Amino acid sequence: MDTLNAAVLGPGGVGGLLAGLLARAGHRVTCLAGAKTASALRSGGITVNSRQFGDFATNVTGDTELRTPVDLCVVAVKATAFAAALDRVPPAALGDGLVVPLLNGVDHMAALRERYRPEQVAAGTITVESTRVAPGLIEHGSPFTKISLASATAPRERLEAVARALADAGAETQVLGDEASVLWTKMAFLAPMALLTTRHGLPVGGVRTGHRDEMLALLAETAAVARACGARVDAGAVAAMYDTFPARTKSSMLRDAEAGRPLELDAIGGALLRGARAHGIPAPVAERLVAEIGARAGA
Ligand SMILES: NC(=O)C1=CN([C@@H]2O[C@H](COP(=O)(O)OP(=O)(O)OC[C@H]3O[C@@H](n4cnc5c(N)ncnc54)[C@H](OP(=O)(O)O)[C@@H]3O)[C@@H](O)[C@H]2O)C=CC1
Ligand SMILES: CC(C)(CO)C(=O)C(=O)O
Repeated sequence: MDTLNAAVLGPGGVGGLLAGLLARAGHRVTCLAGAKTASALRSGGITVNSRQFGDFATNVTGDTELRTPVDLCVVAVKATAFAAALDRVPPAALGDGLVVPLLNGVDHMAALRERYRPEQVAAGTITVESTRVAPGLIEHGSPFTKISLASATAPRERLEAVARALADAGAETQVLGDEASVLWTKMAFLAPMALLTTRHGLPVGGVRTGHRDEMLALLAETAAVARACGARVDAGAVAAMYDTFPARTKSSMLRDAEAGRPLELDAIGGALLRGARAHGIPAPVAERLVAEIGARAGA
């Protein structure tokens, strides 16, 4: 396996875990973040405490901006910071690097293809629970790390090379043929988990036992929207996925709500409702939850 020159924009729960895994596997990793985080990573590297991989520490480079071309640029900022964060990756500095966003939601794809050449942009999703405790300190709580990649515009062999590197580093990675399916399959189970855990202030275990009827009704809506948007999902399979998460798993939206940070409500719930409206699919449970969470968050 060739050594990759990789950048990770947003070395938080997701980005920090991947930066740590790639660096541990011998790849050169530059983490792009604000000045304080970049400096902490330059001096202290990344420490990962992981239920799946054990505990390990790695050295990475930290910077506030990409300055030289890379093979791969993982984008792992929150949707709420996405537009500002992209300033740290000027198209000219990126060179021919493949851009792989792992944000939840779907709307970021168009923005990436406007800023970078479409043939260097892929869609990606990650299923994992990982939290940034402090700059460079990552708590990885799920016993799995699963990535799916697809691209309507980038050559498949580039995605396969990146998938091999990620898989060798420890993240189970698959390349699929259909970008809409990758993004909307994740949306089908993520949106209910994010909306229900945040609305009820409960981890996934509390939602799947205490709010099961509401969960199943919402899953039926999101699966219908996801299917209309191009994913091949069924609500029963998505419900079964919920049981694979440890009961104490919190969605990243719930963690943001608990910490008083801005929510990815528009990128997740908003995108879901836009998809429902575009295809004429009723989504009353999703409508209500988005409104209730928005009212609480003052959105
Ligand atoms: N956490 C999880 O388990 C999962 C998250 N996701 C999705 O992944 C994406 C990332 O989430 P997550 O890792 O939880 O987010 P975090 O909040 O943990 O990390 C975000 C990172 O982005 C950095 N950042 C913020 N603003 C900027 C900026 N302007 N320029 C550069 N870096 C910036 C932060 O740096 P700083 O240290 O400076 O604040 C932080 O390191 C989201 O879309 C989320 O929905 C998907 C699956 C699971
Ligand atoms: C639900 C989960 C943990 C699954 O990956 C997620 O994507 C998130 O909370 O952002």
